[in-house]
Amino acid sequence: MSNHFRLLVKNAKQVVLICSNGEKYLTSDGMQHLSIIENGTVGPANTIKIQYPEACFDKVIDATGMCVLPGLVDAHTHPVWAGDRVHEFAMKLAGATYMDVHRAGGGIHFTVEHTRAAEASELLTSLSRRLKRMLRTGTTLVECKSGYGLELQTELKMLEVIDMARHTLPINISSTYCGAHAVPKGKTVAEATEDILQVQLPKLRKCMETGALRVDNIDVFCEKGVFDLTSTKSILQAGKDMGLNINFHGDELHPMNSAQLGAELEALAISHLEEVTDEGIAAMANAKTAAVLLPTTAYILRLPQPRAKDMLKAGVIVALGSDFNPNAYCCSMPIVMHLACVNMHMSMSEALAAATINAAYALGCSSTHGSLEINKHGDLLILNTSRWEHLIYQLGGHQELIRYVVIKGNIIYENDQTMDL
Ligand SMILES: N=CN[C@@H](CCC(=O)O)C(=O)O
Ligand SMILES: [Zn+2]
Repeated sequence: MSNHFRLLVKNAKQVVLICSNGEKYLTSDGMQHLSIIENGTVGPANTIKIQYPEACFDKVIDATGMCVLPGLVDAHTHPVWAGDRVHEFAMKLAGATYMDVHRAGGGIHFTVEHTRAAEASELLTSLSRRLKRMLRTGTTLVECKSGYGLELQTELKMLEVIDMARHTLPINISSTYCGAHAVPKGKTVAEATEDILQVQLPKLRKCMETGALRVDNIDVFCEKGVFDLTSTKSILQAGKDMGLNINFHGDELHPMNSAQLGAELEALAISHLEEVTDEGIAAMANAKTAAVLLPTTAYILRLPQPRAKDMLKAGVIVALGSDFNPNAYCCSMPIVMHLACVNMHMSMSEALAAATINAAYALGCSSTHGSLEINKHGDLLILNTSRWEHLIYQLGGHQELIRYVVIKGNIIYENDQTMDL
């Protein structure tokens, strides 16, 4: 065994492992009792000293008085786009609903127009800035969707930009094709579905086969007035046949039986679920389909909150995402966890499990990410505070609390402005 390691973090007040038996996800009670080592060195300090007396490390962090956590996982974002929608925020504050804005040609359509017109280089610059911002808030693995092209050329441009970011930035990325994010102007649902099945997916398959593109998941916005259940099913099934994980938007504004459909298709995850039914919850628990809950959406759009407690009680694998997009401009998983606790009544332990191991499960990555366990990536956060709960409790306080962000044992972000107030 090699004696040379990248990083030693020693003397931490708390090391939050999340789990320690190779669990792929946590449910119900498991989310209440996270695995935590007090006074540790990613393993109790004395044990490590005895086990590795000769080891040498490129870098040693003395974490006295600090907490170590796995890097956060953001299971749902739309970070590639041009043209912000601050004007629509004002409309919504004045009473317009999400669908009012969408039907009036704004919302996703506004972003599609600007994203189609943007150069790939411009999209990469703004994406990189957003991903770096996420990193500074503790996210080390993030799902990134296409979906502001709605035609082959722009969807590919977005996926290529995501791939470029994957190769140039340290943050881990799970990439999602979301060509069915809206029905493009001038097309019917049937025409849009046909274009995806006959034009976009076959080209995507070729790009994936030649290694020109890596795509991990397929997504559809299954919603009244967007993609109905039948078209959603055919698109998701076609994606699954190409080897993509199913991970889609469902039951957000209307009960669509998306949860039941996802369970039937063995989807890895379904996002939103503000309008999920009891039958949908039971089907997801049974199929081990993760529920990716997005507290920022319900907060900004003043929607009913997703029924996190009912899902947890039923044994659903509950995960969290920021839903970063021009409608919900939030990059911060600590803020997302805070909203999940206050608005969705989750405990802090449940929120942290949902933003680590379960979010990693929703992306098919929980054997490498989402907990501090042997043989995982070594993505972690070090907080300048003696109890990990401060990351959730101090609303918007993560800038002051996160001292280091580490990916694969390399320090990616170091913040000497931290203070434990
Ligand atoms: N609901 C659909 N998609 C996004 C919003 C995208 C947008 O408005 O640009 C969501 O997850 O909230
Ligand atoms: Zn979304």
